[in-house]
Amino acid sequence: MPPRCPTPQGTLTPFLYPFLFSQPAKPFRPLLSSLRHQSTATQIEQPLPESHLNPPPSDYGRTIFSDRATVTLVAGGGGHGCISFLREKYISAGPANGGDGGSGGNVYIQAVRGETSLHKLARRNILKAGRGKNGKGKTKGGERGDDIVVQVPVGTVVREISRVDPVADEEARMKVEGRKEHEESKGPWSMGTKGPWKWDREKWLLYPAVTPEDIATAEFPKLPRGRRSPLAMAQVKGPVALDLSRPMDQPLLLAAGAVGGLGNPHFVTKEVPRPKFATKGEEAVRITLELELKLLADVGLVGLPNAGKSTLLRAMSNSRARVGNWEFTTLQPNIGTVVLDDHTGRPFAETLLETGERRTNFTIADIPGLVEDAHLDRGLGISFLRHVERARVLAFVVDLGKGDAVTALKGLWKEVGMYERMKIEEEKELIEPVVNWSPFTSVEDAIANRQETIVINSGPTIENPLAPELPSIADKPWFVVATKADLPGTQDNYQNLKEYIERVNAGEEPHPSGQKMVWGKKVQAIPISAINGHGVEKITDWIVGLLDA
Ligand SMILES: Nc1nc2c(ncn2[C@@H]2O[C@H](COP(=O)(O)OP(=O)(O)OP(=O)(O)O)[C@@H](O)[C@H]2O)c(=O)[nH]1
Ligand SMILES: [Mg+2]
Repeated sequence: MPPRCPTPQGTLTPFLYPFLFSQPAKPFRPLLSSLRHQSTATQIEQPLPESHLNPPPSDYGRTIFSDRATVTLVAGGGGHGCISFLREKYISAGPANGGDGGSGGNVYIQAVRGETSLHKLARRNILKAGRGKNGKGKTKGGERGDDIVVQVPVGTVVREISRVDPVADEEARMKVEGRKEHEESKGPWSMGTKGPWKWDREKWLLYPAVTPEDIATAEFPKLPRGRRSPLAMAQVKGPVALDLSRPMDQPLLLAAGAVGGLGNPHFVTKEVPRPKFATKGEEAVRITLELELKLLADVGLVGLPNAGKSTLLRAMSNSRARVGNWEFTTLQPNIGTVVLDDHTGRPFAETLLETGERRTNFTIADIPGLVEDAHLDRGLGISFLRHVERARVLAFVVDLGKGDAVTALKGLWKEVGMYERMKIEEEKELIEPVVNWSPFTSVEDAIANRQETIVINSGPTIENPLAPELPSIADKPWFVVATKADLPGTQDNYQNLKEYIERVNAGEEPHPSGQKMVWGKKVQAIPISAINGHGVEKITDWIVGLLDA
């Protein structure tokens, strides 16, 4: 479906530039009067009193936001097995009846819609699942430890930094020792691989009344090998690398709890009918993860500092983003939701969400302003560009009252393009080239095929991005919001911008990104006065058209 916005010639609206029209300016009438948005289109003449769009500091919402966190997740350790014997009237020394220890709690992760920031996780360095309870007498098993579900916002990327898996370490150690034993057993002085095995403080639990002499003389059975919970088969294979870009119905298992120790009935033999030992619970897996949030807003506002992005966000949504007449007012991204309603309770957007429902709203991300060379980590923009990178539509906000709008637009595209290039280079460094080589299996094969295949996977490029489902930034639908059109003397600036955009649309000028593979539809530059709420409905309508397309 084509965007619904009126044709470009209709955008030089009389309310913005009254002197361009012969008849006196009509009062502003919303273009889509049938639509009720959550925006408040105020009709205030200059000087502007305080309002939702020109707010006093008391009207600023407080944003607590963090888009990075490093957390260590520890699954629950297993409870210890129990050493116990049946005691009843007339049975003073009954058989072993110690229960097994309970298994530890599991650690899950789930991306949910309600969360918007990682600040809660950033504050907590370590999250532990509950330890399993120890086994009890009368063959009572210990209770399971409590699970934990780490809830993260949709759009979180999870990477593993380190992992300590005691069972895997134990297996590796036993493999080495087993090999040594095997080699020794082959020699002429071999003692064989049979016991007695010695007491290992780390592994065995002893009956309280056992004396050191008992330990010295006792024959322990061979230590059971490190055991894993069957659930460990279902956990995410390490190293963890997840891109949680959709809300999840079910949590995902990251680390299964360790299994509990074995109670003393497991060690009953003919020689040792009443074993006075049980095993301790296994140690749990510990994973350190780096979480990075890439907000998944539908629209990303990209603009220079003080261009009027936050005012536009306030005009379109219920956001209480901080607004001020100085640069870098916005220090943290703000997300606003624009509610779509046509007075009958039905959304007017045609798009279906991934859940199959019709779109009733869309979200806008307002990020700190970009300065020249932001991609070289100047200013604040670079760390926040990745939020815009995932937006479906980009709105370039240019201030008509400050310098040439075309130069500003080209500068913004340059920074966005440089950021993308830099990110691709970084990803390339992370991914080591993979060489797939299939050698000949036999002389006949070599004669028959005569060619070995060597494929070198050299990592992502601009044409071949890392995540193919995310289009390159220049491939996204975009448009220009020419704001502060109420300021005197801005009409020439807007006219230049409009002509430039028309030349880009006609293919007479190169795309401002400088790239060849770009979004092919017509671009529009829409003049607005966000502070007065003029033209804001047109922006909403245009965005809906782009989202529907
Ligand atoms: N005249 C006029 N002033 C505006 C308009 N929109 C915003 N302003 C003013 O421009 C200044 C900057 O607005 P902000 O919305 O804070 O700009 P920003 O782009 O979010 O700025 P940073 O967060 O610093 O990047 C404020 O003083 C606003 O009142 C407009 O349409 N017309
Ligand atoms: Mg701002």
